[in-house]
Amino acid sequence: MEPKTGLDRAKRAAGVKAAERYCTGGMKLGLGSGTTAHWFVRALAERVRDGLDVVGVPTSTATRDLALELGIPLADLDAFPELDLTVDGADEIDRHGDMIKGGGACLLWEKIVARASRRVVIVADDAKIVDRLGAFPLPIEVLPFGWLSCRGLIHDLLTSFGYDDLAIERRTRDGNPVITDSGNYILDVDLGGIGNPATLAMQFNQIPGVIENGLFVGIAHEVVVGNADNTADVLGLPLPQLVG
Ligand SMILES: O=C[C@H](O)[C@H](O)[C@H](O)COP(=O)(O)O
Repeated sequence: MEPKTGLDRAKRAAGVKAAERYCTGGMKLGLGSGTTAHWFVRALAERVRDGLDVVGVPTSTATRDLALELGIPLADLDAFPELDLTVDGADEIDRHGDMIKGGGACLLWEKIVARASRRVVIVADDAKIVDRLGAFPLPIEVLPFGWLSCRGLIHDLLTSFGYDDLAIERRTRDGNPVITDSGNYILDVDLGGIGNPATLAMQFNQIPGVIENGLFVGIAHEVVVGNADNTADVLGLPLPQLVG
């Protein structure tokens, strides 16, 4: 598969760089989800075909299917509860490495796999890097049972923090609720800007019915930013100001 646009080339460059730089024989690897992480999975598969001996733990059924098709050996997280490394994408990442994830509804498995990993590398194009999180609507995964009550409690929490937006249930083009890999719904919350991601993340998860939220705080260790000219830059945290 070849990238079609400059943005695709940037995403591929990030994925290729991460596969080349971080993956070594014997590793247990968390395989992220989304278009950028899938370029990493394709690049990793090439290295596996060349003899690299790794085992992948996918963060979504979509990534599992792609990795299976490409011949990457897979395992459940329960077979390897501690992983060496996870490479994943992000919807937004700030200079501290805090992120919004879940644009593809994969946040729950992604957060579990990332937390099980000794190192987390994020692959992204530079449009994902922001000064302040929150322009991208924050995905929250909720249990279908009583989800309207849960949405009301989310609204109350947001109001108490000075936000006034109601969470919107994510739907497919057919108008049906989006169902996650764990059988839950996604609510997208348009916050505009998030002042204290760590506090908000903890508060969301106190609400009955909230399974997980898309704020990933203190999880990333490094960021690989791809460019349209097929190069990629490896950036430690905090990210340099010039990127923001
Ligand atoms: O649920 C999806 C994941 O969090 C993705 O990693 C995130 O949405 C970024 O995806 P993409 O690389 O396609 O922008």
